[in-house]
Order: sequence, then structure tokens, then C-alpha cells
Amino acid sequence: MTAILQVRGLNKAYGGVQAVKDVSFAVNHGELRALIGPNGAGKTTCFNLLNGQLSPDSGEVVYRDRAITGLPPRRIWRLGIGRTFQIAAPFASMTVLENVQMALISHHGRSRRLWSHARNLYHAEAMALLQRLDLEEAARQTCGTLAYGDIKRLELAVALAHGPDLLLMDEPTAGMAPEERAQLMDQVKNLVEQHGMSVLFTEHDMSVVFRYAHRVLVLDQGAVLADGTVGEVRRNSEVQRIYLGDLGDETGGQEVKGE
Ligand SMILES: Nc1ncnc2c1ncn2[C@@H]1O[C@H](COP(=O)(O)OP(=O)(O)OP(=O)(O)O)[C@@H](O)[C@H]1O
Repeated sequence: MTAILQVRGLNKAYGGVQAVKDVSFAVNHGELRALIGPNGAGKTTCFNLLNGQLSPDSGEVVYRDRAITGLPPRRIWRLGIGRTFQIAAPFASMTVLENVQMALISHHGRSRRLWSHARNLYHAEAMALLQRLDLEEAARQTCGTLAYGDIKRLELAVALAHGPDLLLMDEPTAGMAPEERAQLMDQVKNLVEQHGMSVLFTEHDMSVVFRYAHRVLVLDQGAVLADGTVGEVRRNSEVQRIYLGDLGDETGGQEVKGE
């Protein structure tokens, strides 16, 4: 398998806090990759370095054989790296459909000023995206009235409107009920398997990580503690000691040292 993203020797400090220490890893094409670790391990900082919100002190990020280190977020997003956030924030007064249409208008480089007289713009494309995420029935609903699980799925639809090849998902299932978590992750898995997308996600729910991740990267205090398949990481005695505890050897699905 070839890598879509390669990260080499990334470092980032906030004053005296070394948040990311010499982190190297790769995400392969069509891979569902988890990034886990205790609170403060450096996961969010890592994401911010990958999507350009932060510049590393040293190290390199290569996307599709092109160095993107230090490029601004908008350039990186245009190159095909999308992101969803732990706390989703759609335009609350607009409908689900309008939010996705707005994202498509932005993606196609059209001015949002078009909005007032072009409400049918990208209608079919937006409905197709909503269908892909089983959200078409909520299309006309105002976002302020949506259930939390639907807001998270809408956020995913908005990210997909930009046609990413690699999606960074920051705790995609945080705050969701267990059945909603499975539904969302099944959809993400489908995007990977049926549409060839690559996904890197952070997650505190180990049942989600163990069930869906192809490979897992474990950070602790900013450094890579382990990197391997779910089985390899679960059996790693350091990972068990520092993060997983009993979950390393069990088939349980509780959350660990997070949230
Ligand atoms: N803006 C900042 N200024 C100073 N220190 C920061 C800043 N952001 C993060 N840190 C510190 O950097 C370290 C890594 O934080 P980061 O948020 O990346 O971890 P995380 O793994 O995402 O944690 P969580 O699971 O709680 O979201 C922590 O020690 C944190 O306190």
C-alpha cells in the first residue's frame, strides 16, 4: 500500500511544553487510521500541524508526494485534506440542505453573495451527499432543531462537499449515543471502502477504535508510544500500562482516560 500522507520528525512546543516530539507516521491510501492517547498526549496539536492551523518547529508533512509543511489551512484544504471538529458548528438558522449547498458554493469557488438569488445552486449534488449519509429526510430541517447525531453527520456532509481525499476527524463520535456512534462510523467505513477515501481520526472510545481502525498510532506526552494493527497495539505492554489498562486484553468497549 502506498502512503497518501507521510509525517516525518514533527516537533511543536508551546513555550516550555513540548506538545509534539519527533512524531513520524504514514497514512495509506484507503486506510482508516486511529490516533489515540491520554488527554494532553498531543493529538489535537498533531491535527493542527497537519491541516496548517499550526506550523511545526521542525519536521515535514508530505501529502501525495508534495511537501505541505507550513502551508496555510485554506491551501491544504484545497489540496484535498478535509477536517471535522469535535464540536460541530453548522449555520443554525439554515436548513441541512442549505448548509451543504453553501459548502458546495464555497468549494466551487463561487461567491456566497450568490446565495440570496440562487437557492437551487448545487441542489442535486447536495441531496446526493445527504443521501449518502442517510440525512435526506432531514434536508429541510433547520439545523438548530437537529439531534446531536444528525449535526455530526451534517458536519461530515459539509466536509465531503469539498471532495477530500484525506479526512482528519477529531473525535467524530464524541457526545453521541452508542447506536449513533456505530451508524456514523459505518458511514465513514463506507466512504473508505466504497469511495477510496483515507481517514485519520482521534477517539477516546476504544470500542470504536478496535472495531473500525485498520492501524492505530498511540501518542503519549507528545511522542509515539506505539504504531501498529489493533491487535499489536492492544498487546503492547507499555500501551496497556499507560493508556488501555484492562482493555488491552479484553474485548470491552469502555472509554479510557479521556473525555
Ligand atoms: N495553545 C496552547 N498553549 C499552551 N499549551 C498548549 C496549547 N494547546 C495545547 N497545549 C498543551 O500541549 C499538550 C498537548 O495538547 P493537545 O491538546 O494537543 O493534546 P490532546 O492529545 O489533543 O488532548 P485531549 O485528548 O485532551 O484533546 C498538553 O500538555 C496541552 O496542555
